Amino acid sequence: MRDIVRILTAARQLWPLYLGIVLGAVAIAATSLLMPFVIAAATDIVVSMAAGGPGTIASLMWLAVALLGLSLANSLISNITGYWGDLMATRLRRILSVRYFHKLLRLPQRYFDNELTGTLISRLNRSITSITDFLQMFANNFFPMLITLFAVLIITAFYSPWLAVLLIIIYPTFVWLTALTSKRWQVWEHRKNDHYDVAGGRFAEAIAQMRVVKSFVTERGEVDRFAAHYDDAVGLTAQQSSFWHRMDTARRSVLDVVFFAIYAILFVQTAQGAFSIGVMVMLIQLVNMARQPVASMSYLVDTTQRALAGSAEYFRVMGEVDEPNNPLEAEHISTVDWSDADPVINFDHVDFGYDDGELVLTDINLAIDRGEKVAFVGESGGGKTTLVNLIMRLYPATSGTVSVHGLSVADVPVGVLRREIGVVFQDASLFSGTIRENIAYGMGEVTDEQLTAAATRANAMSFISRLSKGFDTEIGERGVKLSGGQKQRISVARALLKDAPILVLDEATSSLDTKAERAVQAGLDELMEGRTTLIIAHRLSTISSVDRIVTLRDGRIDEVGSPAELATTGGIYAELLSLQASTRKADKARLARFGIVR
Ligand SMILES: Nc1ncnc2c1ncn2[C@@H]1O[C@H](COP(=O)(O)OP(=O)(O)OP(=O)(O)O)[C@@H](O)[C@H]1O
Repeated sequence: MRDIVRILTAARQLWPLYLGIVLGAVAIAATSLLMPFVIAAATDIVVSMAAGGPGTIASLMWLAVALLGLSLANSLISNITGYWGDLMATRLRRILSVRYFHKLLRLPQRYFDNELTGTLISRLNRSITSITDFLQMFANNFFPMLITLFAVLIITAFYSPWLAVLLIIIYPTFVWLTALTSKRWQVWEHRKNDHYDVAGGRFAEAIAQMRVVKSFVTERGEVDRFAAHYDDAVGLTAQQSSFWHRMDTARRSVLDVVFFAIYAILFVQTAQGAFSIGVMVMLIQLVNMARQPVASMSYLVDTTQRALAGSAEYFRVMGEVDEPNNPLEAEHISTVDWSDADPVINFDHVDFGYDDGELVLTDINLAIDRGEKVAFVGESGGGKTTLVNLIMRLYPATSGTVSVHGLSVADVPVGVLRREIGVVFQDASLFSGTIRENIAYGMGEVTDEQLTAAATRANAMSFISRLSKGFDTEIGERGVKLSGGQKQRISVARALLKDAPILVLDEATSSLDTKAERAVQAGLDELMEGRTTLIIAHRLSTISSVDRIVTLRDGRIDEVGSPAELATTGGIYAELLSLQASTRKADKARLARFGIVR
């Protein structure tokens, strides 16, 4: 329950709605409670008139009008409160969803390595839906019922303390019995949710990689795997629900016995003259009003349990540790005291391993000066990408220091650091939307002149100008409507517009044919002009003109030198050069191990 209170306090700006709903609930309860009194008065008049006693039709009509007035007021207030309840729930949904997204954007890359996108989405939806459903139910039904119940107890106690005692005993007993069953219910619920999360995660992955699914003809496997999770959830639900409903039948039977005693007391005491018929009718109505919440208790407990499970999940994500100095937290810091001196990038005795596991990089020492173009060559999985990840501080070094412009990357807000670095990823990594939006991604307002200039320099203008909608062409999810080379040129234009002094190229041309490669390479040459550039090499031809090549072996720097120097040392680069011309299968395989294409 603490988590629900935390959620309500977290969304404390909604207090006018909370207050309105509480006041509405009091008014709904008051109008409901007055009705049995009016009916009691009318019953007594009718009974009296039937026996030839005092009473007039006019007074009965006035009581009927009073009932009409109370009903109309009740409907009106219920609907106004219902409207506030809906408003509260959607505004709460907005607050919780935005905070969740805000939180995810603040988390380190590490977190996302261990979670599936679909799982994150499924968890967000479930936890927030369960919380808002609960509060909506609480506002619209449960809260007015709670107030009614409380008033019924007081009124009943006034007429018959025994009835009130019985009513008072029922509720805590019922809630206690329900809570006992709820523990086991929760265990099943968590197991079910795990299945939904895994299924949701895979669902999103399969949809995002539909081409792979289609090309490997794995549709049947994917749908079967998806269905299997839902089958498991159905199996778990069968056990969970059967247990719950067996317990509920037992609980309700106990309740029926208690209500049997209540009705018996009422009938007998009325017959013995303790109450008038009117009061008996009133008390029956009040007792029935008190019974209603118990009847819907299963639903209430069910919704509450889901909300508790949902809010626990929500706060588990909210409790994850943020990436230090992340852009959303350190937005106010837009610049730091960068040094103009060389080196621009420096690795000083850097070790790094993912997940506290084996070191991927060991004792890396490397200084890169302004304007230098440095290519990294090494076996696939040898740590080239990891090296540039450390510069962008996507991961913290295990030991040693990585510095950019003279400052340790650990001390610079990551947003400021990453603005200094332009990246062209191996897969172009575009978003759905227009070409314009993609080139201007992260740049705010961009004029057509700036767009055209960037696209022209990236060698992308030739194909953009042929499109009927030009920059406003929609490119589909991750740019599926463009060719590989076109996507790369858009991503080069995006990096050009960002105009960062340091550039990382996860050699983008590796998957392209020669013509497309040439088109992209022309853009890349423009992009590299005047920038300190790190190239994760996949083609020997493109790195023959760099200033230095760094080769990696077993997570350590093996050699550093100009292409001409390394061509003669007999090291990795020299070996790869010699293999390049070979047509032997073994040599081709060796090149592939280094991620080199020809
Ligand atoms: N996010 C991660 N979590 C755990 N291990 C990782 C992660 N990313 C990479 N690794 C591991 O770190 C090692 C280095 O990977 P890295 O991606 O840096 O290699 P690379 O040289 O860039 O390879 P390639 O040329 O094939 O892209 C590999 O053994 C890889 O399995």
